[in-house]
Amino acid sequence: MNFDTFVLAAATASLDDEPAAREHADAIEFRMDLAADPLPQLHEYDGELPVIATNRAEWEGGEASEAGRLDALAEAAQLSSVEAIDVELQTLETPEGVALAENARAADVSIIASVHDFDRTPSSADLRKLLRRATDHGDIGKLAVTAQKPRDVLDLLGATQTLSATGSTVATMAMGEAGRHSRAVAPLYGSRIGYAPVDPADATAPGQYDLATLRRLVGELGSDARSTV
Ligand SMILES: O=C1C[C@@](O)(C(=O)O)C[C@@H](O)[C@@H]1O
Repeated sequence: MNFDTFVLAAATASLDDEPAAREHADAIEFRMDLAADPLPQLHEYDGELPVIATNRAEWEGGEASEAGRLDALAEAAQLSSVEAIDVELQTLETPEGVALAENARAADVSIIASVHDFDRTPSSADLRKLLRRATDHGDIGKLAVTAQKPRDVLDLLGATQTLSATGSTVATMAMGEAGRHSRAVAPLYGSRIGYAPVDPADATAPGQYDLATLRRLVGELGSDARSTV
């Protein structure tokens, strides 16, 4: 998967959502850690949208325990429908994470190196450092933080703009109510992935818009490749 232009991912625990996501999404983010029978679902998948496979660790806000977590992601990366895998930066800084990324890349699968902070927004300097570390390990570096106040969103957008202006490929979003609007505007500052559930009841993070709404907002603001075609 290439992140030269903005990718809107429909985040879901069920690949049965794919037909409903097709109209608005560019990809499906399959949250293996939230899914029942994730590998059988992936093997049976015959949808049109490419899949980003995520198997989020418990220690990074997901539900996957460590046993078999990376093996499942490695198996997912061998499937032709899977075009990217999402791996926590902390994992990518271990030998197991390095091996997983190497094998995935050999199968032409992109690496999203991700960092989450479910409590707060780090300082501007730390946001930039985290994004740089993530882009060192991934084809795209992703940073999802929690905004408690408007200033937090400005800091995140500033880091996004700084990194993307120097040629780094990044994706950023501020979680929580105060950060919600960041999901619509971050693409204007260079963020290349947005996440949204098909149905708002199935949100995979605090403050997400539903898919149709995020597609419309990003399109209306003009940072969406789809709005120019
Ligand atoms: O890392 C992310 C970003 C996210 O947490 C969000 O805030 O939209 C949603 C997750 O499903 C995805 O893996």
